Amino acid sequence: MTALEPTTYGAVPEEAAGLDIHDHTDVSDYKTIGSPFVDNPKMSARNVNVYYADKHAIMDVSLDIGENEVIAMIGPSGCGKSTFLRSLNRMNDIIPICRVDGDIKLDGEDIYGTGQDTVLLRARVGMVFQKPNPFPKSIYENVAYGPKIHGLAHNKAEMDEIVEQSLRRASLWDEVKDVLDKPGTGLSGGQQQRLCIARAIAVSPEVILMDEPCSALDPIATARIEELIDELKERFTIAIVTHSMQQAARVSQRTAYFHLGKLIEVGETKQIFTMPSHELTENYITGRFG
Ligand SMILES: Nc1ncnc2c1ncn2[C@@H]1O[C@H](COP(=O)(O)OP(=O)(O)OP(=O)(O)O)[C@@H](O)[C@H]1O
Repeated sequence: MTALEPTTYGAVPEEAAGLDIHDHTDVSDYKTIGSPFVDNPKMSARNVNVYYADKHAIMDVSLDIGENEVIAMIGPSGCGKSTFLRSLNRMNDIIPICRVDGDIKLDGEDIYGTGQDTVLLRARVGMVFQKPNPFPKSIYENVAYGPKIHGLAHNKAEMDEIVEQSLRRASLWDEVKDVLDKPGTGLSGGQQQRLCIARAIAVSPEVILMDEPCSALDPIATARIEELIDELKERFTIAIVTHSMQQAARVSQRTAYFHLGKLIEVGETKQIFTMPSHELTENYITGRFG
């Protein structure tokens, strides 16, 4: 996203708090504080560096994402949250100037290894974007699209079942069950985002990456998505980038604080928001900076 798009609460937190968003602190030698590693990693990143041409956007980040946890990634605009998130399902591959170094594993398997099928990878590690982006197709087709290309249904009845289950899990079924043939783009913003979540769920992902999924939504639609995230974590592993510290506190079990491309601190969400160990984390969550 661009650096200064509004958040859920209508303001960019760094700006609203009067922070210097053009911070030039040299963090290159900083070591991550806290617990980047867990006993049951679903994904594990080790010494990940990401470059856009000469720009070093992610610096030597190591972080586990635990099975069935919700991990929030927070930090000032431009600190690399989205870049790191996109490296977890190789979405950065589609940016020609982007290069990713280091190891990223899903269930112990190198996702950047030779022979990895990125289409299959992105089905296993799905993504929900900041702006709801339904296809210009019917609600049914939006959800059925992924299962169709991955051959997950053998007949119409099986596809109907996948579509219904996905829409139910995305907490949208009751609102759309009678208008499945209507365009997905005709739904409200919050409904469209739940449709995009249903679309991600339909291919039975193991991990769902969410890049500021509520920033284009009003507070009521945001609350629905947050409730949904809480339900989804029973079944899926979720990594969410958010500009809203309230949202991170509400939905996640662990929080990772990024600053200028470095993972500065990671730990239990409660600890990060009540007793951060690093000065930079404290300055960010208290609205001060540098
Ligand atoms: N496609 C790109 N080409 C060149 N540089 C990029 C690209 N995408 C991101 N960057 C740069 O990489 C750095 C990290 O950007 P990124 O979008 O990952 O940060 P972010 O923390 O997600 O920011 P925001 O909260 O504003 O979305 C920034 O300096 C940004 O300008």
